[in-house]
Amino acid sequence: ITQPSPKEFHLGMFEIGKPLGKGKFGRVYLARERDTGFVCALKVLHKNEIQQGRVEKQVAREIEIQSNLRHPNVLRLFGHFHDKKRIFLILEFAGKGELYKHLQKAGRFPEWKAAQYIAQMASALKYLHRKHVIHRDIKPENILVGLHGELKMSDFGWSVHAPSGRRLTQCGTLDYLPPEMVDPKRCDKPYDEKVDLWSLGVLMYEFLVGQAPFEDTPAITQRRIARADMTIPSFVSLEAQDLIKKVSSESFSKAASIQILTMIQLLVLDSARRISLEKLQQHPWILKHCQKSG
Ligand SMILES: COc1ccc(C(=O)Nc2ccccc2)cc1NC(=O)CCSCc1cnc2[nH]ccc2c1
Repeated sequence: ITQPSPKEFHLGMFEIGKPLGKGKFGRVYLARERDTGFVCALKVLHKNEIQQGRVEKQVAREIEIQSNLRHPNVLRLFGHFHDKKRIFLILEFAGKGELYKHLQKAGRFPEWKAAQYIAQMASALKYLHRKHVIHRDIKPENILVGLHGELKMSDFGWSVHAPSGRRLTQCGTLDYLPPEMVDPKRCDKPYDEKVDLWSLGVLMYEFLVGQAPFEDTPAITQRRIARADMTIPSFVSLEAQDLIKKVSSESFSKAASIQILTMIQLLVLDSARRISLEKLQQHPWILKHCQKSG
C-alpha cells in the first residue's frame, strides 16, 4: 500500500528528467519521486519573476484553488514547495502531451472525436463551475492529453472565483474571449461562468474546422466577436452546427449560408442565453457520438 503523500515535499525527493516545455512563468520537467517511482511534471517558477510580475497573490490563490480540484479532465496539482529562489508545482504528467499539437497534426478532428472532447470539457467545466471556478482561458494550448486519450484542462493561470468583475490584465490571443470581455460597451459589467461556455463554442468550432471562428487581426477579431460574426463551413454536420451557434437576428451574419438552420447555443452574444452544460450534455450531437457523456 503506497504511503499517503507527505504534505512536505522538497527537491531532493525527485529525480529530474527531460524538459517538457517552457511556460509563461517557468520551465516544466518530467520528474519521478524517488521512493514511490511516481512520475509527475515539476513546474519551476522563479520568485523574482513572480515578484516582478506581481503575481505572487495569483500563484498563492491558484495553488489554493487547484489543490482541492479532483476531476479526470482537470490536470491535478498534487502539491508545491519552494526554496530560496524558486517555487515548485508538482503537477500531473499528461502522457500524450499537448492537444494543440494533435490538432495541428490532424488539421481538424472527425466529428465523433470532437464530440467526445467537447463532452469531456463540458464535464470538467460543470465540475469547476460547481466549485465557482471560472477557467477563462480555454484554448487548445491549455489542454493536455492523458495516456488514454482523455483531455486534461490545465494552466489555470487566469482562473478566478465567480462572479468576477476582475478585468483581464494581459493575455495571449483574443480568439477565445467572449463578447462580454472584448466589447468595450460591456467590459465593465462583471461576468460569470458563462464566459467558459462561449470559449467551449470556439473550441468546438476549432476542433471541427481547424481554425478559430474569429481569427483575424486583433481589431477585426474584437469586432467580429462582439457581433458573433462567423460562418460555419458546409462540411460541418447540421447537428454540430445546431450546437455551435444559435441563430438570432443580431448574430446571424450574412455570410452564414441559408443551410444553417438552427445553430449552436454556445456562441451567443447574450451570455444568459447560452446553452447550459446540462443541456449540452443531452444535445443530440453529443449523445450521438458519446454513448456515456460524462
Ligand atoms: C494544474 O496545472 C497547472 C496549474 C498551475 C499552473 C501555473 O503555472 N500557474 C501559475 C504560474 C504563475 C503565475 C500564475 C499562475 C500551471 C498548470 N499547468 C501547466 O502549466 C500545464 C503544463 S505543465 C504540466 C505538463 C503535464 N503533462 C505534460 N505532458 C507533456 C507536457 C506536459 C506538461
